[in-house]
Amino acid sequence: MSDIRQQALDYHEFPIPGKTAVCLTKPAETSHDLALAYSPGVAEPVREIAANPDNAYRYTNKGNTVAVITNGTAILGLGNLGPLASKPVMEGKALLFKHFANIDSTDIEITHNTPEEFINTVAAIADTFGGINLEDIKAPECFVIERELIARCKVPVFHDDQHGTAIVTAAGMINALEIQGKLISDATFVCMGAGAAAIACMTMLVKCGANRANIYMLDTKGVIHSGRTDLNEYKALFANDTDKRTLLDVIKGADVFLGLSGPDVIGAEEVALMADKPVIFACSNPDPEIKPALAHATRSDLIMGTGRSDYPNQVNNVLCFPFIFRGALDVRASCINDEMKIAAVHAIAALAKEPVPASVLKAYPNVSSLSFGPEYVLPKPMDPRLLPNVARAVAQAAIDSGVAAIPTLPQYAD
Ligand SMILES: NC(=O)C1=CN([C@@H]2O[C@H](COP(=O)(O)OP(=O)(O)OC[C@H]3O[C@@H](n4cnc5c(N)ncnc54)[C@H](OP(=O)(O)O)[C@@H]3O)[C@@H](O)[C@H]2O)C=CC1
Ligand SMILES: CC(=O)C(=O)O
Ligand SMILES: [Mg+2]
Repeated sequence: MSDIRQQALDYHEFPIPGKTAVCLTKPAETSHDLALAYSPGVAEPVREIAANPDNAYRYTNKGNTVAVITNGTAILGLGNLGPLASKPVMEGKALLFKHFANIDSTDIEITHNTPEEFINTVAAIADTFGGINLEDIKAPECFVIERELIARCKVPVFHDDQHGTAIVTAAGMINALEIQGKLISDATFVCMGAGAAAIACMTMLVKCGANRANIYMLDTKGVIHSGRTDLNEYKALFANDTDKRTLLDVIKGADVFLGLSGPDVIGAEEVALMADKPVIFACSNPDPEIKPALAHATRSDLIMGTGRSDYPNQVNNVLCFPFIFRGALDVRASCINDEMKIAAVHAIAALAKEPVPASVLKAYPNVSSLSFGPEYVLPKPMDPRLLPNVARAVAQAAIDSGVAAIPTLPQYAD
């Protein structure tokens, strides 16, 4: 077993299995404490909530709780390994919610037969929580699941693999293209993968100025083009009117390779064919579409990012989901709309241009300095400014776009 494999297994097993637990926020030492926490005292908030459901935010943990919900059909880039196998990833998301944004989170792994069963299950429990974070649900089912749940739930529903990934990718791409001296409107994109993350990322990049005609998306059958008859409605949105069919065809002269597919799908031969000063975000987890060492050995003018914590430029939705939910919960937003997502893109991108605090460098013992440039296009997840900067921008966007029940910004400690 490799060192990291055994370390990871030990980390998850000891001293107690798993990564999260429940803690109490009120005393439960005396009979008086119990008379308040349980019978008879608990009847009072029950009556208040029955009279006005908004009182759940006042008397329960609802307002600071997000459910991380999956069916395990697209666990990272590992594929459909089922609900139970996805639990370590979902507990991991809960750890990140708590550590980075002090949001209490519970993971829920659902076994189901049809999308309707999944939707009905989540809709039936959604009111327990302040928000629903859908995770690792494969395309195309994820699109209808999210759409239906947004329509049926009173709390924000957000498919992290779509929108969290899209927000972080767009922030990193805007910065990387700026460093490479390229305009997003002129850049040619090759997107490997046409699932949840890929469709959402390219949709967001179009909203940020990318030209749809300059996008080549590929799935396991090759280039998505207008002559294909096997495309679902989501892939069809990116069907390019082209006679190019393979990665080799489309990578020639491309400015960007965005990988949201699986491991080792692009090699040195293709990287060498890209335009001068290319950007490669190989975001598949845990194994990227190309190893950074191979890409860097092929050419020296590229900007390279991966989804992982152990390379420069971590393009990963961890930079978004804790903070976008923080902002949404703080103003009790009814949804997470486009205005809030775009605000998050710009807040994350802007932070990469600020000097980096010493506390961030301390978390990366092998890195001596960090400043805006090819090896630092995005802030690090440990950056304590992500919380105030992103949450504030998101909360303000929620207020401005009329979806916030609380119309005032909270005080965020800078
Ligand atoms: N860094 C980050 O923050 C994130 C990274 N990701 C990564 O993105 C990847 C996809 O996740 P997600 O969108 O949720 O999953 P989906 O199951 O929704 O989509 C997977 C897509 O990848 C395509 N694909 C898989 N293998 C290959 C291959 N060898 N060549 C070409 N296309 C391939 C599939 O093609 P087809 O349609 O033909 O089946 C499908 O379109 C995963 O590796 C995941 O780790 C996802 C979210 C966040
Ligand atoms: C990071 C993440 O959510 C994924 O790879 O699925
Ligand atoms: Mg995921």
